[in-house]
Order: sequence, then structure tokens, then C-alpha cells
Amino acid sequence: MLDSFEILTTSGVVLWSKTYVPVGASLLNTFIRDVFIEDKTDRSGPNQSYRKDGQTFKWTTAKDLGLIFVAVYQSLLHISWIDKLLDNVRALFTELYKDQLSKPRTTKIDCPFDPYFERQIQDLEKTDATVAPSFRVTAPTDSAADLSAEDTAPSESERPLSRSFDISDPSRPASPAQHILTGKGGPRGSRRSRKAAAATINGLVQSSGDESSGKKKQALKGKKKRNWGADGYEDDGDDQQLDFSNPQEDGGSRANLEAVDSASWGTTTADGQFMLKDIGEEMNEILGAAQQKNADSKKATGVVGSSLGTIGGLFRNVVGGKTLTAADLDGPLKGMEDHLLKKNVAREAAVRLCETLQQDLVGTKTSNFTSIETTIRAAMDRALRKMLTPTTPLDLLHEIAATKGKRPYVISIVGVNGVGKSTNLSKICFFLLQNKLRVLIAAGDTFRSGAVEQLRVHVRNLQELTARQDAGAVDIYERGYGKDAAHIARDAVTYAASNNFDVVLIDTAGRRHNDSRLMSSLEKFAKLANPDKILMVGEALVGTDSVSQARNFDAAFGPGRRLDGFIISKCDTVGDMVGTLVSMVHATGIPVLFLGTGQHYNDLRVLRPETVVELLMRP
Ligand SMILES: Nc1nc2c(ncn2[C@@H]2O[C@H](COP(=O)(O)OP(=O)(O)OP(=O)(O)O)[C@@H](O)[C@H]2O)c(=O)[nH]1
Repeated sequence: MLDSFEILTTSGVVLWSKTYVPVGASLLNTFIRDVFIEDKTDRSGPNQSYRKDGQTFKWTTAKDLGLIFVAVYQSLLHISWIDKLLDNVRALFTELYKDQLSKPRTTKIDCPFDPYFERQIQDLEKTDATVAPSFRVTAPTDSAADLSAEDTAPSESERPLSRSFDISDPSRPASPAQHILTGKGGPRGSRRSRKAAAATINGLVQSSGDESSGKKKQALKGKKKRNWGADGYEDDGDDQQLDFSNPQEDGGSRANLEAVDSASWGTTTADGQFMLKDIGEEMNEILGAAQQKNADSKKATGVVGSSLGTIGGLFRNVVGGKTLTAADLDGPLKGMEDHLLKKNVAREAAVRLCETLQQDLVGTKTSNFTSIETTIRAAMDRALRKMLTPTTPLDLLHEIAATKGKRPYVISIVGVNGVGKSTNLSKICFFLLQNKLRVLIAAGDTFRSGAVEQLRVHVRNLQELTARQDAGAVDIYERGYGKDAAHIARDAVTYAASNNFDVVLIDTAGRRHNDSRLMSSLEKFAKLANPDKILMVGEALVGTDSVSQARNFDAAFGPGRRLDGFIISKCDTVGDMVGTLVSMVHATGIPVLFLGTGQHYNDLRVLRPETVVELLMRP
């Protein structure tokens, strides 16, 4: 089915490839030139596609390592698991060879990767029939990655089953191909987004943070003359008519919307509240399967087993009725510490957790027939559960209900660049819409080019997705680029109050947590917008940086104001290595409110401490 799979560096070196049917070298070169050098396609989503001469190229990237993963197959075929293959291969390859890959300018990898890859193909082919489509959060730009008219028309088998509309007349169905060919992809917003995405993929720019002045100029180009307030920020008054989601400006991209089965991500209570599912069983399945595959692949190539194997060995010796000494615990606790590190828990958190355990356990007696292993596991289990369970219950819907009718409830989303702020903000909005709330999304990222358009697309998708449901309503508050985000946020709240919105969701610009200039503006933001909740998005795969990210954001809002919760995004990409959330909670004592589990609007869950602990303790 697949013609070939290539793993290349962003500088064009092929690190590994698998060829089933040779793909002409010139075709590959054309793909690389068009997509990565001349930037002729949309690359804003995770796994993008490009078609040429009857072949489809689908790819994804590992931005931090400068890698591109490309699957090539006949355009006539519809391979439903291709995205999954790309994601799994990226996860496996980057994990297995991370040491080699993290060396600068890696051009050669010692990687017996074939068995892993073959195993993935086999597994995915087997599960093919069981994969059900759901609603995908679309890239915020032109949906056309393809270049030529004949290539853009999807084959019959690929055409989405769901509806899609011509922007100019929402009542008239139009095929995605027609949408592309009529050039509804507005030039300005989409082009900007493409540029931003291109820069990131090439590893040139980490999105907004420290943008070059040229890029800023591009973002600000065409703006009218601005007035500056006494505080040095722009003050453009309140007299401007807001342009709510002008479809011509943002690339006009429409999602191929498929209705979301609400049972897939939550339940409606007797009093009509829509409650999110927790990550319980379902997450277990997702993560368990990923982990199982990982383990199978390791077995297949003889790669050594898990860290808990080592712990197990150390633990098994002592059984029952023993008063524990520090010496008894040293070895097993070291094993536990290593295990937590392998699950992506930051060293600081792993060490502290084990130290606390040691203090608690020295001098206690193991129960009859209970090994030190069981004793330590039970103690760690309890410690983690306690840590992950919020001290005060966090019921967002309840809090919103308390302010409803009096004032809008304000939630702002912060975090470093590219972690999934806008995506998860949109997912939260979708959740609030299920609860029939009126939501105003404030486009507070006035810095990264394309950010406003990205939100517009999300808003339009959400409007369309909920149009035929008994749901709430959503609109956008935007004031373009270059303006002070704190003022925009404050004005959005005022606007929401006078227009009966129940909730304001404020997007903010991504910023490095150690960029003191950008971080310092958060204090003013918190003061002016005065959010009820400030939520920080952290990536599940961020690793050791998570602790300083969490601490720096927590400290950025000025005296007496802290973060209120975390959203841990991309949980679907880490298997059972869910340690990041433990590190973030451990460093700050701030609870996790939501988990992002994919790239669909319904991929939002609440955290269930038991499940996380189970995943962490799993060998
Ligand atoms: N697999 C997966 N991908 C996600 C998840 N959440 C977000 N993403 C992807 O992460 C990428 C970045 O998401 P954005 O929402 O644009 O991130 P952002 O933080 O707003 O980005 P900046 O505005 O550049 O700082 C997109 O490709 C999203 O589809 C998730 O839970 N799982």
C-alpha cells in the first residue's frame, strides 16, 4: 500500500528510509523544493499532504530535532492509518534515537529501525477497520496543500462524507475541491500563517517570542496609523467597529465538519450539564496500546526491557514483617526514582518524591507477606494520588453558573510557543458550547502573524459545528496585530459584559518562560483583564523544562496572583510517559484542569489521578 517512507533532517539528509515501490528521485526533490524550500504549500497542521504526479506525500515533523517524516503512496489509495503511522513512527524514532539525534548536525543514525517500522505497519493494517473518523481541528489556513487543479480534487474514496460549504453562501454545499479552485483561500492571513509555519518547521524561528523585525513589519503591514497611550501601549479608542470574522480575510478555510458524537467525550447529566469524560478507561486504551506497541517493538529487536524490571529485581528480596531501615530502602527507592525519570518525571520531582517516601517508610513494618516492592508501590501510589487530587474541587461549570447573568466569567490561556494554546482554548470553547453558554473568544495574541486568523477559523468551525445543535454561541473579539494585548483583553471583557456573553476566553501570545521582557507583560495583562482563571498550557512531551516553565509562569502575574490550573496538551503523543504533569503539579501545587488528547475539538478530558498513577507505575 505504502510506496515509501523517509525520515530526513531539515537540511535534507535522509536518516532512514523504507522503499516498497521506488519513488523517482526527481519527484522527491520536487516535493522537498515545493514544500520546504519554496514554501508553496500549507504546512500549518501537524501531518500535511502534497500531491504530484499521482502520488501523495504526507508528512509530519519533530520540530525540536529538525526531523521530517514523509510517507509516500498512490493518490488513488485512501490509507486511513497514515496519520497514525506518521505519529507513531515519529514517537518511536525520536524516543529510540534521541541521544544520537540531540547531537548537533546529526547526519547519520545507527538505527536498526526496520523491525519497529514493519511492526507498526502490521498493527495499523490490522486495526484499520476499527478506526472511526472524528472531527479534526483543521489547520488555520487554506485547506489546499496541493498545487495543481487536477491534483487537488480528492478521489471519490477520499472525499469527506460530511458536508462542507462554500464560504460565500453557507447554504450551498460545495466540494472541498471547488472550495480550493475558486481561490477562496484569502491571500493575507493564510500566507502569513504559512510563513510562520514554514519558519518553525525549518527550525529557524520558535514562532512569536523573539520575532525578527522584518516579520513584525510583515504582520503590521497595511495597518493604519496608531495612537500611543501614556503607558507606551497603543490606544486606539473604542470607537472602531469590530469586524467579526470577515471570511475573506482569513483564508476562508473550512473544516470538513463531521458531527461529533457527544457520548464520545462526555455525558449529559439529568440537569442538562455536559460533563467531560475523564481519561479513565478510554485513555488507558489509547496510552496502553501505544505503550504495548512500544514494548512489542522493543521485544522484537531485543531492546532491553523496562525500568520497573530493575525495580522488581531489587524489591523482591524482602518479604513481610520487617521494620524498614534506610539501607533496606536505598536500592528499591533508587529503582523507583529511575523508573519515574523514564516516565518523563523531572529529576527534581522524582528525587523529592522518593525522599519523602523514605522519610515516611523508615521505621515502619512491612505487613505480613508484603514485600518492600509492594510497600513502596503503595506508598508512591498514595503520594501521587494525593498530589494530583486538587485540594479544593474545581468545578468550572459551577463557577460559571455563579457569575452567569451578572458578568462574564473570564478565562485566559498562557504558555510557551506552540504548545497548543489556541487549539485547547477552542476545545474548551466547544465544551462550553455544549453547555449552552455564550462565549466570546478574545484574540489576544497580537504578536504572532496568523494568530488572529487562526482563531477566526476556529470560531467559524465551532459556529458551524454547533449550528444544528442545541448549543451556545461563540463569537470573536479581535483588534488585529501589534496592539497591547492587555488592553484588548480588558476591552473584550467590557464588550462581553455589555453583550451578554457568559464566558470570555482570552488567547495570549506564546512566550518563552525565561524571556523576562515578554513574561513581565503578563502582570499588566492579569491586572487589566482580571481573569477568573489563568490556565497554562504545558506539553506532555516537554520533559525537564516543564518545572521551570510552570514556576516562571506561576510567578509572572504579580503579587497575589498565581496560575489557577494547567492544561496538559498532546497527551496522546507520549504513551504512558505522563510524568510531565506530575512535575508541573509537584513544582507549583497547581492542579491540572484539562488534558488535551488529540487534534479534534472533542479531544479534551479531565484528569483522573488514579489513571495517571496507574500509567506511571506501569512497568
Ligand atoms: N497531538 C496533539 N496535537 C495537539 C494537541 N493540542 C494542540 N496540538 C497541535 O499543536 C500544534 C500547535 O497548536 P496551537 O494551538 O497552534 O499552539 P499555540 O500554543 O497556540 O501556538 P503559538 O500561538 O504559536 O504559541 C498544532 O499543530 C495543534 O494541532 C493535542 O492535544 N494533541
